[in-house]
Amino acid sequence: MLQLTDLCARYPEQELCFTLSASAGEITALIGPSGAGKSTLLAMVGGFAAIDAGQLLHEDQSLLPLSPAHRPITTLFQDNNLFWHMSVYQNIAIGLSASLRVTAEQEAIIQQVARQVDIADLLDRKPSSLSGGQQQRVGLARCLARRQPVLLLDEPFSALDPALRFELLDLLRSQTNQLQLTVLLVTHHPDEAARVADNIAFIHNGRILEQGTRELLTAPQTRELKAYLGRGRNEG
Ligand SMILES: Nc1ncnc2c1ncn2[C@@H]1O[C@H](COP(=O)(O)OP(=O)(O)OP(=O)(O)O)[C@@H](O)[C@H]1O
Repeated sequence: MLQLTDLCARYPEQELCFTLSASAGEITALIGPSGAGKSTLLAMVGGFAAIDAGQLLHEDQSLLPLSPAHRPITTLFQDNNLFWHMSVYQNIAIGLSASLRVTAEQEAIIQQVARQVDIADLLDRKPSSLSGGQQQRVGLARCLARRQPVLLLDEPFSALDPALRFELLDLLRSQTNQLQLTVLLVTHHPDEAARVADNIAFIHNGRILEQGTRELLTAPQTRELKAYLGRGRNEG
């Protein structure tokens, strides 16, 4: 279980504070308007944003004293951080070993993950020769190979067309179940949340204003979520 309790970051313009629980095997989608604080929430969990107050626990251990590299977390961004001069294989291996020297066990993990995300026949290629969807598969493979229990995703598939987005989301869903990952997924697309999320948190002005199951999208309670979803006053 990943637990944020009044986890706050104070900036001159805005204070952001979040209380949220996420379980293994679950995808929690973070939705909300631009500037609401979705990416900052991920940065606070990942250790890339200073924390001013509150608690952050994973399996009852505080993550706050740990540097990003020592947290049980891996992050995938929209621009996947692939190295263009390296092969796909090396791009996955670098998630496990900065020197690219991998153990036999790590080698087996790389091969297994490559099969799972369907890039086993691309391992010798350079990312520049791959499609956007294939590149995001490589980024996801690198994250999965690290075998960290918490996966943070910041709009990872937004640049892809809808069919590809859904294909990769379905892959994320199956890997989340199989590896019992705890996933926080930032998305600008409520339809992505509707497709894969177990829980949805609607973030507004640095706070979680509503959270719940996918029903949140069909029966929004607050004026702000209704406005975000484009529901007119007469549509409920
Ligand atoms: N390093 C920082 N310095 C100052 N303010 C910051 C910093 N990081 C975040 N903020 C504040 O947090 C707010 C939320 O930003 P954030 O990028 O998390 O929003 P977002 O919901 O991810 O937006 P978008 O959907 O556009 O990516 C910003 O508007 C800003 O006020």
